[in-house]
Amino acid sequence: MRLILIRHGQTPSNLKHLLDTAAPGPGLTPLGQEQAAALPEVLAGEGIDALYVSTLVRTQLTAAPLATATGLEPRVREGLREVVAGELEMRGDEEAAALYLSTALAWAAGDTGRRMPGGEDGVAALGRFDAVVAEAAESGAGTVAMVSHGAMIRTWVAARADNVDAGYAAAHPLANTGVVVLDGSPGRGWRVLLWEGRPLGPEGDSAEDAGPAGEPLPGY
Ligand SMILES: O=C(O)[C@H](O)COP(=O)(O)O
Repeated sequence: MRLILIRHGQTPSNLKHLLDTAAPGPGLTPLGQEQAAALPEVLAGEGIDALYVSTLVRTQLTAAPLATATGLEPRVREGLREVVAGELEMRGDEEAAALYLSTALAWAAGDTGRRMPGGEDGVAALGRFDAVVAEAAESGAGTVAMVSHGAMIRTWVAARADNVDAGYAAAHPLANTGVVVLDGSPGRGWRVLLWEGRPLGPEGDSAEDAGPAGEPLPGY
């Protein structure tokens, strides 16, 4: 199955750098609406068979133009929602953001028992996303698009894809309407083909091996 994971368009809370993960959550900014409107063209060649969104309004608004263009009815699934911030909810400081992301990425590195303060642990978070992916795979769809959230996509991909680890996900943010394309299945496992348009090549060609010109330049 080809699995296309899309982060939702920009929200007012994104602009304020808030950890806003509760339902139903905010809508989209004018830029977010433009980002959503651009998705059908960006994904025009994909031949999408099924479209899934989370229970948070921002993913549903983001998917709406794609649903119209493809004629697909978005399937709303709780399992695709953002990593629940718990006690960090609506905080906008760097300490909270670092704790939030480092906890989620620790799950990807194998520490799934770690719990977000006042929130879920990695077993629950990865498990609920796994369940939606499994449902999509069992449906027999060849190409599936899921509109989800930044931390959830980065964490699940780093946990489940053979060629992306927590370090890669930490170094590679996912912009609003950023897309990660994977190939695989729940049984065989997953490989990332594209991370925001950047190819992650065949077996052994990890992003870390792409030479200095392909690496992030901290502080630049
Ligand atoms: O951390 C954030 O930017 C948001 O509060 C939650 O992530 P999302 O914008 O991808 O849903």
